[in-house]
Amino acid sequence: MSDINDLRDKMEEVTLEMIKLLKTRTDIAKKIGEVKKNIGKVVTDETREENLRTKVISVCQEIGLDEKIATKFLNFLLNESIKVQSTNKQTHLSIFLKAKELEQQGKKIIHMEVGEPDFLPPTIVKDALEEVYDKGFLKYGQVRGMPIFRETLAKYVNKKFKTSITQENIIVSPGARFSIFTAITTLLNPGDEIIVIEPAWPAYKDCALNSGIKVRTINTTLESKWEPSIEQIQKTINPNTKMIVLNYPNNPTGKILPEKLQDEIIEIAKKNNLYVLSDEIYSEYVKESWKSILSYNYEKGIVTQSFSKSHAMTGFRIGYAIADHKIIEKMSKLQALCLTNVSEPIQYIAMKALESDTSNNNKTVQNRLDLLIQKADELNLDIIVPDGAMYVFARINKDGFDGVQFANKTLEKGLAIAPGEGFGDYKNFIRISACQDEKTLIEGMNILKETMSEYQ
Ligand SMILES: O=C(O)C(=O)C[C@]1(C(=O)O)C=C[C@@H](O)C=C1
Repeated sequence: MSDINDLRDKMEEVTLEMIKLLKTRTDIAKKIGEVKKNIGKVVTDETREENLRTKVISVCQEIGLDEKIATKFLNFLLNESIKVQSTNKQTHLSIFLKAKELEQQGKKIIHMEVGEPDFLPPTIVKDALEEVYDKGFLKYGQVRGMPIFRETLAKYVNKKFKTSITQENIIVSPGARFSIFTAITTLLNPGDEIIVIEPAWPAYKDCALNSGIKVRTINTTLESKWEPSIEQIQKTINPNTKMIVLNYPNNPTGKILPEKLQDEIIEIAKKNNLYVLSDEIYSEYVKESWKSILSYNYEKGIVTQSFSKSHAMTGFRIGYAIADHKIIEKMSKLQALCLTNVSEPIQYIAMKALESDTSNNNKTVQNRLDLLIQKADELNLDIIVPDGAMYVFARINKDGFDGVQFANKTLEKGLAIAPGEGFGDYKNFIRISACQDEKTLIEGMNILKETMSEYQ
């Protein structure tokens, strides 16, 4: 008995020592965070992390500790640092919220920061809004979505992508974002790693961080046409890696990967038994060909879709995920916990929206992108011509340029744009969205030009 008490005393001592060390480490992280802010450095430093990881593994070998556990523990520590350093991050969303506040005060703002189509949902949606009451889709329902809606979605997807999915492969969610959240949170465990190719929509990282999952960032550049190299991906994978996120057509770059590269990435994922979370919400907005991850028929693939962009139904908050039924099962458990089910009337309306022809939306956005490309060229901005989506991700070649500062300056002049920093280590970039009519876009680009002239 006294043996166990002695051991427990020692255990307690070690635990409390570790807690004190955690406090010391977090305080240092805060200080490093301040320095980074002052010198304009982004929070995550992959090289530094790799350095630490190598040292941790080497110590494990010396002392005989399981490397996998030690690196998971390191991931926990790194995430704690990232959390304390990540306060006040300025993204397209924070600019959008500021813009909304200015509008409340009566200021006119041109919204080129957000990916919200200015056109209306299909007119069939209006009729559906009226008829849903009598149709009786008004009650609590199945967590994964109404069977009739999932059945319709399965048919829609099968026709579009030549797949053979059933309603068992679908979960309806309040926007694609929620499916991304449930997929990351239920399929991965704290300490696991997820690969995110940047520039990227910030929610992938934020969802992972929120669930104690370590994000491994792969940085791509305009010079490499926003393509990750196979070597970069292979170098990042270790026994803790569980998922890779793909998002093509990409937000913010509009990039679609060359088919061969995409095939190779899927091969690597299969070899390493990784989940592939493919956010395909811009699939309706493509210039030429594009290959869905569904076409690989990979049992660890999860595709997220939404009505926000395809049907201009942002305010309805409705999307869905397609995956193996076992994955859907896991996601639905968390969904049940969080929200019972997605509003039945909204599901009915979305189901009706599927009957409409929305191909004109793509033409509209592509024409606007052509205009933005031409304007970007006139202003000497560096861009890669987007293959799809609804944005131009542009580098502004001015001394001391800072996208956050710039976005705040244009906002004062009535133009909201998204700073590149929200999408990763891209301080000298901005994202310009093509979600306004051509006259408004020209007006916006004129404000951009005027603000640029204030720089050397
Ligand atoms: O060295 C840094 O730059 C830190 O912010 C510290 C730290 C860490 O916790 O060790 C945190 C995040 C970085 O990605 C790398 C390392």
